[in-house]
Amino acid sequence: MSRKQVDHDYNLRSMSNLMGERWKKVNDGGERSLIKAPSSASISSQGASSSSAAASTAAAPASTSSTSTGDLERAARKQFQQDVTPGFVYVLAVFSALGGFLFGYDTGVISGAMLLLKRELDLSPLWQEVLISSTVAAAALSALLGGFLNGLFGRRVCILLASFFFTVGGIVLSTAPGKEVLLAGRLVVGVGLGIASMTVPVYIAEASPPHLRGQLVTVNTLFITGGQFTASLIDGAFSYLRHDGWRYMLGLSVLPALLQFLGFLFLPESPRWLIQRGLTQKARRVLSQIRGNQNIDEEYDSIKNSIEEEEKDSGGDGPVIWRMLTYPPTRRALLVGCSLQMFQQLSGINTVMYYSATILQMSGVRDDRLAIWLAGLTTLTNFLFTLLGVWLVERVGRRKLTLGSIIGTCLSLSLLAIGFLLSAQHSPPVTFHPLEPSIANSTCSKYQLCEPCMLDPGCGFCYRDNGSALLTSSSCVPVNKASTEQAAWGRCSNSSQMKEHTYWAYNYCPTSYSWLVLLGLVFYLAAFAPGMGPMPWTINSEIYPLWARSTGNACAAGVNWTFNVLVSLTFLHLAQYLTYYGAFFLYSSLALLGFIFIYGCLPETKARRLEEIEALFENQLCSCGVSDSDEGRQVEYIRVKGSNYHLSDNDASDVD
Ligand SMILES: O[C@H]1[C@H](O)[C@@H](O)[C@H](O)[C@@H](O)[C@H]1O
Repeated sequence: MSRKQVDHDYNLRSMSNLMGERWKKVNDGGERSLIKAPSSASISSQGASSSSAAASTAAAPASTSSTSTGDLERAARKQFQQDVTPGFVYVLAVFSALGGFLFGYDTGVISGAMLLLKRELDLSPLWQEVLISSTVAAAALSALLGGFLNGLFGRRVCILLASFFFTVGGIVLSTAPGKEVLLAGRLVVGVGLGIASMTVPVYIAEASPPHLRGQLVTVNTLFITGGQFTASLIDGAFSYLRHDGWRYMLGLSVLPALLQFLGFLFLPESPRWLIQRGLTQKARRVLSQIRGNQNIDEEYDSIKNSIEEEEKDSGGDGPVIWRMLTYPPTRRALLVGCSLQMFQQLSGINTVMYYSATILQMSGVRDDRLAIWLAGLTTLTNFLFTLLGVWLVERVGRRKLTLGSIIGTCLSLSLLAIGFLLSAQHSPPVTFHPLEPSIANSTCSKYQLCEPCMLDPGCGFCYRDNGSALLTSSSCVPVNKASTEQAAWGRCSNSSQMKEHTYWAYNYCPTSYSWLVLLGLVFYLAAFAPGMGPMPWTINSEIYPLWARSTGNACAAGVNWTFNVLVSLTFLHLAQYLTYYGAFFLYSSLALLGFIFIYGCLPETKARRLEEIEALFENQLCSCGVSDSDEGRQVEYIRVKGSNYHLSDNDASDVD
């Protein structure tokens, strides 16, 4: 078994068995070993931070003089803090996470750009849909291709390639003379997105020390949501520039893309990939560069041994995906990884984000521009709660965070659904039936309530509101095919010249239950963003053995993008057939299904070495719910004889 083998290469120290504090001094070349069990305080606050880990060395036994102990403690703590987290790993994580930023920016900016584009280029609804979904579809395909490229050329080349695509795509988009070139630009950006989305988490996970891995990979999702927030600000700012504003919106992504490209010309390849390719000297050099001044022998040997073991275990020849599917631990890991990504998208995040402007309009925000700015608040909330996830991931672990998040998501989706249900039940009636012009022959006039009227994509609700109650003259009229912002004819047909207190509602109904929907939206983001947003990416970056890592992440990212496009494309149809509350109840049930799956099938990977994690999938799938006790395992790294040592609670044999 690879894990057992690897454990020989590390000095595993028991934490639970070590009741007292131990202090070991080895006069071996003048270097010291500091070994002790962490105090309960350090366990609870550990959060894998280097400072708390160092603090666990803080108490010396009575036999040691307090002065020398204090000096040693201080020296150990200082060295520990420097050694455990060399700054270079942060530089590397931030430059990689620019890929996440571009992911968020390029997927987020298009909605604002589209408002201007459709007017300027006279885009039909079909073209609008094609321009929006082409990027996501291209990302789904290129994420799968990215697995192959990653294995062949390495993580660094793939990130360079992705930022190259982002740069070229951004230039093409900002200079596009027409919709065909725009489509080409969106496809190029999509290819970059797919490759970046699967490579960046893998690269960060492979370069990070285990106690920081979760946090640093989660930073990538923080950058995704940061990109989405920035995009909404840029959309808001440039929406005032009616002519060519979209060129700036789409083109600005070139800056972070170039920055990442230039940065990665100087950043190193993943040491794990180098070792796998037999480039051992280079791997050593890179590993010691990333680990600062630490001795990397132990870690290097551990990775090397486990790669050899994994290769033996992995069940022979054939394409990687075949080997993954025929080898039970990787098959289970793949199922868990892909399902997590699927449930992330089935929880409706992108629908909620996309729909937030409408939700805000339901709440009485009728000014388009204001709605755009307020939608920025949604992306900001998503960003801020992802930050909470970065803070929590090493404290509560992946499993609890994901479980808590998905159950909150499920409840808030129900709240949203109830809000929509009450709005539908108290839907304002159609009280005014204007005479249709002779050329028009619409079905809109048959609706008696706002609810069925707004669910019909061809109709909208034109009403008068004096601010306190709906006035009587509310009608259901056809929408203008060229712009959903106005009716085809009648009082609401000229958005700029509409009479005071006359409003056009497309896609929503004015309701007094909007506060409930708004509450559901905020609750949803607060629940989703810290866990279900980042954890699928973080967990996927760590659950596969090295030989299967790029393929596993490629499949999972492909599943994410595929469900992203499926959920976004089907939402309006779903709303038409099931109504809004039906659609949100459906998402809520899917989230509940996700909770059951995660409860049963997701093991805790916190603080385990990547090489150890394969063993978590050796048991039959979906037995995790019964082995929750395993979650309490704490792992701590202490510098001993200039090396990394691994403290674990299940091996006390080599303490002295
Ligand atoms: O993890 C991210 C994040 O939660 C984003 O907000 C969302 O738009 C993406 O689809 C998702 O993959």
